[in-house]
Amino acid sequence: MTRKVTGYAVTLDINGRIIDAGSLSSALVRVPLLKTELEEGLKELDNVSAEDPISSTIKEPSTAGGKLIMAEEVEVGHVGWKTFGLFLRTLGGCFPLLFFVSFIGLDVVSEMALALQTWFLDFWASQYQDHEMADTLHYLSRYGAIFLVCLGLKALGFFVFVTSQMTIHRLLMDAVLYMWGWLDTTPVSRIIARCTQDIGSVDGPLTHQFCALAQVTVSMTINRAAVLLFTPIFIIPASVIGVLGGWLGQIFIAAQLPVKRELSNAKAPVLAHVGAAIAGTVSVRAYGDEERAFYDLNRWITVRIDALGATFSASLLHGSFTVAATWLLTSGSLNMAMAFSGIILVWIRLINLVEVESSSLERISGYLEADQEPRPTSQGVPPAYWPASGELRVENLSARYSLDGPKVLHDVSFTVDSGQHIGAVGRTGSGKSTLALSLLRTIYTEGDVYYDGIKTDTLNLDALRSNITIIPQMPELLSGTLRQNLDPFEQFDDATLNDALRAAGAGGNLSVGQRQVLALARAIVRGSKLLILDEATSAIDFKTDTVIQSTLRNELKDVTLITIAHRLQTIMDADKILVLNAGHIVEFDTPRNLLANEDGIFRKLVNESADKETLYVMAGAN
Ligand SMILES: Nc1ncnc2c1ncn2[C@@H]1O[C@H](COP(=O)(O)OP(=O)(O)OP(=O)(O)O)[C@@H](O)[C@H]1O
Repeated sequence: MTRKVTGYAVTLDINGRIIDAGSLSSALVRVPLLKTELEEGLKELDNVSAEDPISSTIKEPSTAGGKLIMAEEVEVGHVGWKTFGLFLRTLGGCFPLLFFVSFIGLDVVSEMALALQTWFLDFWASQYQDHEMADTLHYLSRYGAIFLVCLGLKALGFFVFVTSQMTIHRLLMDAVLYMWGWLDTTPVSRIIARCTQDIGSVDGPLTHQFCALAQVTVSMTINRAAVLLFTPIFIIPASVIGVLGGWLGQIFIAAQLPVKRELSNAKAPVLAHVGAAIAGTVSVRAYGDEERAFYDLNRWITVRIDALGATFSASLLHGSFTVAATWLLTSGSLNMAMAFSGIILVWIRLINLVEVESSSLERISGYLEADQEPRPTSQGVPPAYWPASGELRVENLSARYSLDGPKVLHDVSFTVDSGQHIGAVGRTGSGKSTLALSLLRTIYTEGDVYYDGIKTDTLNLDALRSNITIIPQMPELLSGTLRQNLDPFEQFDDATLNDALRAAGAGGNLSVGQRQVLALARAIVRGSKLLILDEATSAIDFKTDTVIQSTLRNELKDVTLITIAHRLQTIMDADKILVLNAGHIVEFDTPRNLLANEDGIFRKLVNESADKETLYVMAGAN
């Protein structure tokens, strides 16, 4: 069968440098080894799709509407009081009441001092009518003193405001770290947007505008209320201006708030682009294309951000207040009316701006209300001796990835003695990794798991998870030294770390196999009683894998080891093999007994393997 080969091929030499790049067809001519590999690969693919009924029946995982990533939610209508209450509650840190009393109190006193200053000026002027030679220095020094008191009080109020500790960011970080079962459906860029752009809006514009609003409210109440008291006729223009301003404000909010909400949502993909570019730094360097990539990225972001910013700025009725104010000011004749109309419009405008910026609060409070993992409690702290052994008892364990999702594990029960080595096998999608995640309680589970005699759902999650070590297929490394990666909390000495590296077979930027070796060393250093290897040596060559497996058995004698592996040789000398099929345990016995079962799934898997004879020998069954 002939196939048309399309695409772009990059060939690396043994040092990881690019030796050839171009169309795949021309690469196949230039690099003969590639042609052989491709032909073999295509042949295997043909065989697999013809033989394996499972792979042809695998369906896309379904979530609501068949979508894995849901569109980001956008609120409609006004920002609710509940949301704004979150801002008010967190504004004063641990002492919100004290904060409001001191901030508003200082502002009230400083406004009174300002009124006193005006009165004093009037009083000073009147002295020249009564006495021809009033003592200027005397009045000037008193006037200056009142001014300084005013200034001091205003400054103190502002100081209280800016030093008040906002706790929203801490609540948000907590919520993000504890949120349950959502990382699969939430792009990281959305989380970054809430933790940077939305927190930035709350810390910056919202806080400043709220501060200005509070001050204008106090000033308007104290000064203008006095004017109204003495000249009640001003109530008429004040009411007209207030109603007109409020009406314009409603139109402004109706246009501005959705724009701000869409703008916030639209930034997440921009951040995702930045994230992708950071992740692809190695490729960018390999092509020697840093400068172009930097320029392109800058252009990409600048054009989009500018376009969004321009849309935001050009949104409707931005200048309506100014127009209204000008009209009123030109038509009015009295100074007082002018000042009064001005301050009312400023006040309404500030209320609108606070509401627009509060849309960021909405997005933050959405995360605060999401389903979260249980927080640690004093009852959940395990006794100091726990875990003394790696004994594991699982009773009717079921698991699902979301509350409304299907069960992926169904009433699984098994017991593992301390120090036993269990190999978990099964077809792709049978639930092996899900079982590992259920033991760590990172997904929704029902049923009971006892680890060294204690039911794990009675334990704090941090206690449970710090006593189980899992190495996934693609281990995460921290940026930093090898030592920091092995021992992030600096608990062990060099000798222990060296021993662990040697035991793991270890001999910047590591290959997947090298990462796995390092993660194994990290797991050995941690010394948990329960170690789960989820395809943890899949990228390590077979010879090294064999050495690692035998070292693990010798080094970790009293550690319960659950090894999930597709490569059957990795688990063939395990004490027991657990076979999963569609979320059910279908077999659980020693490899030898399982191979003796003519109709067994495990036996079928072994018989399908190319190294069938070796596997039978390893299991001691012939
Ligand atoms: N994050 C997820 N959200 C929803 N369903 C999931 C998720 N991860 C896995 N599943 C589903 O759970 C089932 C079991 O998957 P799991 O990853 O446990 O299989 P596995 O046996 O480990 O497969 P593999 O050998 O390919 O790693 C599959 O049907 C899969 O579609």
